[in-house]
Amino acid sequence: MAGMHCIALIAHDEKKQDLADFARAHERVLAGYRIVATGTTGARVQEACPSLSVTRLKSGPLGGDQQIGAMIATGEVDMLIFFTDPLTAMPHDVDVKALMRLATVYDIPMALNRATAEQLNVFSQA
Ligand SMILES: O=C(CO)COP(=O)(O)O
Repeated sequence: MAGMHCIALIAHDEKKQDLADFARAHERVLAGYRIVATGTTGARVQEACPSLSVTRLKSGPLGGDQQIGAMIATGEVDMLIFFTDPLTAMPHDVDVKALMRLATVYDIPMALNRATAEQLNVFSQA
């Protein structure tokens, strides 16, 4: 996709396996982008996809969501893949909401589950 350079990957704990599976399935596509991730998610993705170079930020509850939000605001992140857990209360829920808000403000593609991520054209083309 034109103008796409950097994809942010994040998953809540109950969804980290889903995201690791997604990343493995699309490792060759992801290799064409700069990949940034929150701390624990980044470790899981790096482990699942040794060929990728994953930039790991802070863990979500320690500010990682806000770091990615800031990168959206400065134009450094062009797409957000964020597999959220809607069944668990999070101490940093306000940070999660703030990140989703900025992705909407800056009108970047944002997939909150795997079904949506698979529909994004960068991932749906063979
Ligand atoms: O909490 C998160 C997003 O809200 C993700 O953080 P981790 O990847 O460090 O678990």
